[in-house]
Amino acid sequence: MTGRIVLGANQYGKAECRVVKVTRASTGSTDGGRHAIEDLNVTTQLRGDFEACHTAGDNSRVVATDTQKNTVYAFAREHGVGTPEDLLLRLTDHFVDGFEWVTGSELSAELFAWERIAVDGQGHDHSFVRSGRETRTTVVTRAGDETTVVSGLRDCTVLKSTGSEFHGFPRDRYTTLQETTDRIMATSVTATWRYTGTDHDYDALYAGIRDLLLSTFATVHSLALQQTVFEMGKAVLERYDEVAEVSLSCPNKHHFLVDLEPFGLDNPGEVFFAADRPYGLIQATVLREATP
Ligand SMILES: O=c1[nH]c(=O)c2[nH]c(=O)[nH]c2[nH]1
Repeated sequence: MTGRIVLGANQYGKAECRVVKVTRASTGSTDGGRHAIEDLNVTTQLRGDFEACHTAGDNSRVVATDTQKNTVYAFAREHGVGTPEDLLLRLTDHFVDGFEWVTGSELSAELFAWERIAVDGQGHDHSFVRSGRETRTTVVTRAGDETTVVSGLRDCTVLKSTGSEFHGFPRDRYTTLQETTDRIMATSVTATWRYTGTDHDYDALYAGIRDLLLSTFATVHSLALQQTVFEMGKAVLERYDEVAEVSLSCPNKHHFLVDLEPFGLDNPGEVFFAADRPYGLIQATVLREATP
C-alpha cells in the first residue's frame, strides 16, 4: 500500500462539564433568601483547522479544553444559564466567531431538574430534591453559516396498564409469542427534535412538546409500539411549526404475566414479571414529506 496518510475528520473539547448555578435573591453565603438552582452537564467540541497540532504537535491554534471548560463556567456567572439552548448558542458564537480557525462546533447539554423540598406544605427556600423525571437534552451544531438546534429528552419512563394490543404478526416455526388484546405497554422514551431556526422560547417549547409526547402515549389505543411512536412524533409536528423532524427511540419494556397456577392461584392480568432484557427496540424518525 502506498499513498500519503492524512488527518480525517476531527473535533475536540471538554466533555461533561457539570455546572451547578445558584441564583441568590441577595448576595452572601448564608443570606437566608430564596435561591434557584440550575444543573447542567455541558460538552464542547470544536471543529476547524487543527492539522498542525495533530501532525506536528503545534498547539498554536489549540484552544485548550481547560479554557473551554473555564469559558462554560465563566459564562454561567457572566451571562447566567437560562435555557440550555440559549447558553449553547452564546457559547457557539464565542468559540466560532472568536477564533478564526475554529470553523464549526458541536456543543451539547443535559439538564437535570430539581424541585424544592416541601416543608409544611411550602417549597423550601434553599433545599432541593432531584426530580426523578426525564433528562432534558440539547445539541447545538454550527457548520459554516448554519446553526442547528436539536433538543430532546431521555430516560422518560412511562407505562400504561391497558390500552395496548399486539396481534396479527406472522407466525413461523420459531414463533412462540401469544397474540394479545390487552397488555402492559412500558417504555423509556428518548426523543430528539430538530428546530427550524434558532430564535425560540425553548423552555415553553420543551414543556409543550414533553406534555404532548406523554399525552399521546396515554391516549393512543396502541396496536403496536411502532404505531404509538409514530403517533407521538406526528402529534408534535402537527402542533409545532417550529419543529422540522422528530426522532424517537423506545425500548419495549416487556411485562410478562406470571403463571400462578402451580400455587393454585389465578392471575387475571394482575401480577407481571418486568423483564429487563432482552427488550424490543423501536426507533423511528417522523417528518413532513417536504422536509429536506
Ligand atoms: O409493539 C410491539 N412491536 C413489536 O414489533 C413486537 N415484537 C414483539 O415480540 N412484541 C412486540 N410489540
